[in-house]
Amino acid sequence: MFQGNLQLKLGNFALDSGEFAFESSGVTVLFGRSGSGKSTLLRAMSGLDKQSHGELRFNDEVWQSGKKALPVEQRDIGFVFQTAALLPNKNVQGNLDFAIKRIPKHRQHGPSTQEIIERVGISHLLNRPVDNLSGGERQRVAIARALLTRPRLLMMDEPLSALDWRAKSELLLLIESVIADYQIPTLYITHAPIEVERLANRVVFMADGKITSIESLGDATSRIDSPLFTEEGPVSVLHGQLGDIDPDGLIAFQSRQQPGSDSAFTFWLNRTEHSNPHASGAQARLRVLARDVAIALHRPEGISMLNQIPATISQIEAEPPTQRQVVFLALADGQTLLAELSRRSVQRLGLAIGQTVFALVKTAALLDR
Ligand SMILES: Nc1ncnc2c1ncn2[C@@H]1O[C@H](COP(=O)(O)OP(=O)(O)OP(=O)(O)O)[C@@H](O)[C@H]1O
Repeated sequence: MFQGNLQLKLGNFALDSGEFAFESSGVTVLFGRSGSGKSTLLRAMSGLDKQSHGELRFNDEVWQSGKKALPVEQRDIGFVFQTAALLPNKNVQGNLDFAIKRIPKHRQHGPSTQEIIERVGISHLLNRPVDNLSGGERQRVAIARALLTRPRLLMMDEPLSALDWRAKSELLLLIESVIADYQIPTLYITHAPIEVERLANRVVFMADGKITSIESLGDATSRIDSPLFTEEGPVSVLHGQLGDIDPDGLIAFQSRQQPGSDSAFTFWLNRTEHSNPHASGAQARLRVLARDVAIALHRPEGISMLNQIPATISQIEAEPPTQRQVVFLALADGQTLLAELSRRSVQRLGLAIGQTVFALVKTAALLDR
């Protein structure tokens, strides 16, 4: 658990977080416009900035009380920033050794150095001078260096923003799996909603140096004014698990099964060249744009669309300024799927809260694998 209330003044900018409390497990994303104070909050939480004051507790430890702060070295944090500050006159191994030498005794446990190097995919880079590494390779080294310090907590400040799309997508997969495998609580700053959808357990929204709200990812994508929505409009992120790839080349994405009961719904997805044939049983997230969801009052016949998911309307809201209607659909396992329709369609179908309908999903993309 993180709990506190932090202040930090940098030039003309004042961070004044307000009281906050959130679970530390999993990934907490700090999200807000440029200049809203995300990096400043992260610095204040890390102890990197001696000017911070206020209160901060991490689980049962006091990290900040008034001006008194636990030194950053005693907080056991692994840092990854936008660009990896590597020592230029050393090769990759030299950079890692530099970090390893500084690990305090009480942190010399957990995965071995060799395991981390392999896990992060840099075994072949160890003898390379750091100056000729690509941006993605540099970030891998930075991630390995952070993990080698056996952190209790990771702080990542826009670790992907300086990379091209291919490196971004590879690194996102790596970060996601490393955090899950090593179970390290992570504070993660990004501007990119897709990274939030993919990684976040919860989102801390910031504006003008303050925390404006702290929401689970599900809640953050279940309000039509969500700052996570871009010009694509509202998006739902559904959690589920993958089934086998069937002979027609379709992959099943199923709701999380409760012991002893059948899956509440199944989406059929097209297999792509990136689909992992061995992912059956893996947890996954599915991204569905509200504008790709249509509604039928009865299960349609003679229609090519495979994904016809029974659901109950829980809410209908007008999306300003377009007056498009966002229909909130409660799926059988309690998750929410959003559908964006014209006002005319909503009136023509006579849609109302509590009504049982079928969500027809044109396309949906797996976020995880
Ligand atoms: N050392 C500093 N001295 C003076 N002002 C600073 C300093 N560091 C940051 N600021 C200012 O504080 C404000 C908040 O910066 P911060 O980096 O925390 O925002 P951010 O939300 O992380 O933004 P971005 O997404 O662009 O990185 C900005 O206006 C910035 O110019």
